[in-house]
Amino acid sequence: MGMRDMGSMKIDQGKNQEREDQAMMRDIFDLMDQHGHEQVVFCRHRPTGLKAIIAIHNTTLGPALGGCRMIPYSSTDEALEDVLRLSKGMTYKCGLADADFGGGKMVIIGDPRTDKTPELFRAVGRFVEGLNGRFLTGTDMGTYAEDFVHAAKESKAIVGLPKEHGGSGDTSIPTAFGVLQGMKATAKYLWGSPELRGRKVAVQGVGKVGYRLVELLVAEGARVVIADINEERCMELAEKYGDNVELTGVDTIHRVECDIFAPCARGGVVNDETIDQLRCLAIVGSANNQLEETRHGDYLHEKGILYAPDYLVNAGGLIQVADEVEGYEEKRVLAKTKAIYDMLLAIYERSHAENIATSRAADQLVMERIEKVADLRRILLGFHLSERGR
Ligand SMILES: NC(=O)c1ccc[n+]([C@@H]2O[C@H](COP(=O)([O-])OP(=O)(O)OC[C@H]3O[C@@H](n4cnc5c(N)ncnc54)[C@H](O)[C@@H]3O)[C@@H](O)[C@H]2O)c1
Repeated sequence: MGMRDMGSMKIDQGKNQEREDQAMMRDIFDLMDQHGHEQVVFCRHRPTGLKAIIAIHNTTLGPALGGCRMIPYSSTDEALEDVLRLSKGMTYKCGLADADFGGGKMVIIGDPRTDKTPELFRAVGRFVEGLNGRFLTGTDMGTYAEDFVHAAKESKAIVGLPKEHGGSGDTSIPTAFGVLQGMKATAKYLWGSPELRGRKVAVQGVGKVGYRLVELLVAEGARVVIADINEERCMELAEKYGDNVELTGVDTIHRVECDIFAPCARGGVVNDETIDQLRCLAIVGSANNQLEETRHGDYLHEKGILYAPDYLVNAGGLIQVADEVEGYEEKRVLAKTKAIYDMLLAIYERSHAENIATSRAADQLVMERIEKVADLRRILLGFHLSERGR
C-alpha cells in the first residue's frame, strides 16, 4: 500500500469516527429529550483516572441538587442511563419535598473499593465548581462524606460534609428516618395504625441507609430479614440484634413473604422478572428508581401491592442537604422529614380516589407544584435602570 492510500485510509477512518461521534451525539440528545434534560457534562481527568458524568435535569425550582455515586459501571452507556434517570428522579424529589432546588446527579465510573484517591475527589470538585452554582452535590451510593472533604477544597458547591468540616453530616441518618416515616404511613393506611411492632420487613441492602433502617425497625419492634452482597455487614447486624434479625440470600430477599419489602440497594428491583415473585403487601425503601419502568408501578397497583414512591420516602437526605445550603438546623430537618408521613398518606388517598398507581399520583402532584412555581417565576423581580442605556 502506497503512502497516498495510507493517507486516504486515515481520512476515511477519521470520517467514520466523526460519523460515529455525530451518531452518539444525536443519541445523547434523543435521550435528553426523552427524559427532558437541560444539560449533560462529561468529565475526564486522565492523571487521576476520573471519568464522570453530571446530568442536570430541570432547574425550574432552583439550582440542580443531587448526590454523586461511584460504581464500576460496565459501560459509559450504563453510567449515562443511570445518571439521566437519577437526575430526573431528583427533580421529582425536590418538587415533592418542597425544596427550592432542581434535579441533578453525578456518577463516577470506578470501583469505590480500589479507585478512590483524594486527588480524584479534588478533580470532582473542580468540575462541579466549573458549573458555577448550577449544580450542588454530595454523597450517594459508593461515596462517603469524607470523600467530599477533598472535593470541597476545590468547590463551594459541595453539601453533606461531615459535621467537623462545617456540614450537616451523614445524610443516611435522615434518609433512614424518612423511610421509617413512610413505613408508618403505610401501616396506618393498610392496617389502621402506624405501629410496626410485629410487622415483618425484608431489607435489601444494609449499607449506610439500610443498616440504620434495620436499627430503627428493631427499635420499633419489627421483625427484620436482611440480605447484602457484603456479608460482613449482615453478620454484624445479626450479631448485634440476635433473634430480631434474620439473614437470607441476595437472590431471595425480594421473594420473602413479608408485610413490607424495603429495597435499599440499587434501583430497578421491581422489573418483569421480579414483580410476580414479590410476596409483600407493600414496598417502602430508600433505593432510587425502584421501578424499572413506569408500567411496573401500574402493575403493582393492579396486583394490590402498595408502592411508596421512592423519591418521596427517601427524601430525608435531600431535605438535610437543602437545609445545609440555607444554614443547617437539625430540628427543622427532622420536622420536614416527618412530613413524609402525611404526604405519603395524601398520595395513597389520591391513588385510591382516582384508581391510578401511587407512582402516577406522586408524579402528578410534583408536576402541579413545579408548574405553580414556574408560573410565579414569570414575575420580574427587579430591573436596573442603568440597563435602559441612559
Ligand atoms: N445515602 C443517602 O442519603 C441516600 C439518600 C436517598 C437515596 N439513597 C439511595 O438508597 C440506596 C442505598 O444508599 P446507601 O447510601 O445506603 O448506599 P451504600 O453504598 O452505603 O449501600 C448499598 C448497599 O447495598 C448493597 N448491595 C449492592 N447490590 C446489592 C444486591 N444486589 N443485593 C443486596 N445488597 C446489595 C451494598 O453491598 C451496600 O451495602 C441507593 O439506591 C441510594 O441511591 C441514599
